[in-house]
Amino acid sequence: MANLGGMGDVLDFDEVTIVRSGRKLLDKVTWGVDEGERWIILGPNGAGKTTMMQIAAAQMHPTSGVARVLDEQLGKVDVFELRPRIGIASAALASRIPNDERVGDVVVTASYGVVGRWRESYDDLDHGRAVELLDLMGAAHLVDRTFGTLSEGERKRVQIARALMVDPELLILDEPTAGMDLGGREDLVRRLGEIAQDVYAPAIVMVTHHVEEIPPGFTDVLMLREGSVVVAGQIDETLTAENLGATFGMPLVLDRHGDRYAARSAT
Ligand SMILES: Nc1ncnc2c1ncn2[C@@H]1O[C@H](COP(=O)(O)OP(=O)(O)OP(=O)(O)O)[C@@H](O)[C@H]1O
Repeated sequence: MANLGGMGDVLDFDEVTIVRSGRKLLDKVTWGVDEGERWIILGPNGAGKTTMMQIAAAQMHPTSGVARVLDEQLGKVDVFELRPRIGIASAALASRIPNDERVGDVVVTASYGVVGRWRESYDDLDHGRAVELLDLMGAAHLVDRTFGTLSEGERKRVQIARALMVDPELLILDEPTAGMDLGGREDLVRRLGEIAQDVYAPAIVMVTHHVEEIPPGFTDVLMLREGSVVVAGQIDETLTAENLGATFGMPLVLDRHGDRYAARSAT
């Protein structure tokens, strides 16, 4: 059920802790995402970013604390009903796509898990939509290729088209620009910026290591270090050299050029 006139919380983490092999991968993470927000998750290798996204995608339950996803509490909801409402692009999911699958089918099959859709003309409509989404990501020319023949950057674009195929209420992008050359990265950052600035787009959470990859139109940032939130809030106030330095454990200089950022060591 859509939440009409309610709080509209997309994600609501209350002291979420994940313990594996006696280690706290996440330690009392408290965080909220509302409709219309576009979040960046920044943090060094091993900080727990992907673990956070697995909870947000209803793929993992907290060891302790409460996680609500699209107004449903994990542990009390059928995750098989919840997952189709979430679009996710991640390296873990990409590795499960068969190499010999046609790109158009990679995108279209995302919708097969969605129940309750109008079945008539289902195939034609969905194939048309898949091509539109590939075009939105600059990958329409790849529609008849097999996934295994694509470059790293091309695979990322196809995965994002696939994540959008279910018309999700939450879009999760885990390092979407990793492995891309400069031109490819800039093109994808621009396209993600266009999605971020579309008022009809879902709430978005994007994980990255680099402030250079923050697309225009993103509203908020959460910085994570060793499983704990360093700081979270609106980008304009929160994305500072000081907060970045505390997150990455070194003095940093942060430059802003319009709606793009760049960081480097201060020493
Ligand atoms: N099942 C597990 N048992 C023990 N440790 C684990 C397990 N799964 C993940 N980890 C560890 O948890 C930490 C957080 O992992 P996670 O993948 O969430 O980090 P990340 O911030 O996404 O890192 P990266 O930027 O390198 O992708 C890492 O140190 C990882 O080795």
